[in-house]
Order: sequence, then C-alpha cells, then structure tokens
Amino acid sequence: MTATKLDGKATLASILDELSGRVAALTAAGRTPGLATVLVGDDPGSQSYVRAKHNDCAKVGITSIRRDLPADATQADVEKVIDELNADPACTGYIVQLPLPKGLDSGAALERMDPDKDADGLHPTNLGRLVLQEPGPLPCTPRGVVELLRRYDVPLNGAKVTVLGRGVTVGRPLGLLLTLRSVNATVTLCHTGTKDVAAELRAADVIVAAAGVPGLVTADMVKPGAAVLDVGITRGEDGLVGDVAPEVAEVASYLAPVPGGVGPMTRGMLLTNVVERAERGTE
Ligand SMILES: Nc1nc(=O)c2c([nH]1)NC[C@@H]1CN(c3ccc(C(=O)N[C@@H](CCC(=O)O)C(=O)O)cc3)C=[N+]21
Ligand SMILES: [Mg+2]
Repeated sequence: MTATKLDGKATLASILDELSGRVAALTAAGRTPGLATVLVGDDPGSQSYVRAKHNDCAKVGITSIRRDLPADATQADVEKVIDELNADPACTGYIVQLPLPKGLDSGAALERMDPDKDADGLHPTNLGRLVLQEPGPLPCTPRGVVELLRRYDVPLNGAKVTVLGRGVTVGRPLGLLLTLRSVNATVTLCHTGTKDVAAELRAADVIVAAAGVPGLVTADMVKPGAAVLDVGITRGEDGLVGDVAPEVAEVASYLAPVPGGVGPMTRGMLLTNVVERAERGTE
C-alpha cells in the first residue's frame, strides 16, 4: 500500500479561496476582519510562521496588524500591546506567537487577552468553552486535524483515534475536540507515562502524532489501512522532521506528512476563526 497524501497545502489553498468570498462580503458591509500577531524576539522559526500568516491574510483580504517586540521586551511591554489590541476595533482577533522568550510568562499573557479576540482558541476561557461544548474559537491545530480528515472523507464517528502527546496546543485540546458529540471518536491519549505506546497505536484507525520525537512512529506500530497524521515538528539539519517514519506510507491508507500536512491547516483554521468572529459581529 502507498498512502494517499492528506495534502494540507492544497487544502489550505481551497480554504483561503473559500474565505476570500466571505471576507469580500464582510468588506462590502464595512466590516473587514483584522488579524494581529504579537511576536517577541527574533527566533527565525517564529518569524517565518508569522510571515506566512500575514501572507495568508493578504491572499484573502484580511487586514493584518503586526506588533513585533524586541527579545528583551518585558512582561509589561507585552501586556501593553495586548491591552491595545483588546481595545483596537480594527483587530478582530490576534495571536501571541509562542513560545515567548525565557523569562516572560505566556500563561499570564494569554489570560490577559480578550477571549473573544483569541484567534488561537488557547485562552483558558475558550479551552473551558471547549470542555463545556459551548461555541467559541477552536484551537487551530486540533481543528486543522479534524478538518483535514473531514475533507478527505476519513470517518471519525466511532473511529478509534490514538493521539501521541498531551501538549496544551495539540494533544489535550485534540482529545476534547475528537470526543465532541458532533465528531464522536473514541480517543486514547498517550504520553510519557503510557506503558505500551506501540500497542495503543496498533489498535488505532487514526493516529495523530504530536510528541515532537523524530521518527517515533514506525511502520510496525501502524495497523494496515490506518490514517496517520504527523504533527511533530523538529527542526533538523536538513529541514523539518516529523514524528512519523517515512516507511509508514507503505502501511497507512492516508498520511498527512511534515511538511505539507497539518501545518498549513493550522494557518487555515486561524484565519477561519477570525472570519467566523467577524461574521458573528462584536455585539
Ligand atoms: N500562538 C501560537 N499559535 C500557533 O498556532 C503556533 C504558535 N503560537 N507557535 C508555533 C506553532 C507552530 N505552528 C505552525 C504553523 C504553521 C506551520 C506550517 O505552515 N508549516 C508548513 C511549512 C513550515 C516551514 O516550511 O517552515 C508545513 O508543515 O508544511 C507549522 C507550524 C503554529 N504555532
Ligand atoms: Mg494557531
């Protein structure tokens, strides 16, 4: 078997195309959405992600606002920018690019955001809304995983999904999203305390690997015909490396690779969150 690629790059292009029409309608009504990014420091990876997000905004007609702070910015500097964005009517939603430089408190920064402007869905209020199955912005990477599977007609209703990793941006919220009534998957969330990860993986119809350990998932751990989504990103000497070994493509039915899989979907869901917020209006 050679897996069908779950092509996040092509899917992002479709999503941006769909969003363009919705943004045009908002703009015609005088309500152009605006996405802001808060970037602290000069980590090249973070700079490139932020640049990509602004390029996406330009493609669909979302106004983009960049707030870049130097690496030696203080917590008070960051919080001042957050307060300004909370008050700025041109900013429909925004993100604080993570991780923040050492010494800054990202939890305190996130909590200071207006939860209704949280384009990432990572504010405690929005994570709480997800637990309670109340409407709100959904975390972008988990939403990207579910949306990518939906667009390729990979069933989740009743499926056994094994997630590797319990991080706050992917694993834990993904478990919550997959178990919503509207998705209806059965989830096993594996972490460093899991006794037999290979056995949990072999039982899965869908595997989502978000451990950040290069090559962790090998072909012998995958049930033939399973769908595998790689969300691990490690910056290696020759580019990005995922958690999934390349030979997994020989046993999986579908594979979302790194790069070109879930990463671009994360960006698509960020813009979707902003457009949805603009469509709802600000009350
Ligand atoms: N507040 C916040 N929100 C985030 O959503 C957030 C963050 N902080 N910090 C860092 C992580 C990482 N992340 C990615 C987004 C897009 C790609 C992406 O588009 N990747 C492409 C190419 C990447 C490349 O070539 O460098 C791909 O996988 O094909 C990857 C990773 C969002 N993050
Ligand atoms: Mg995001």
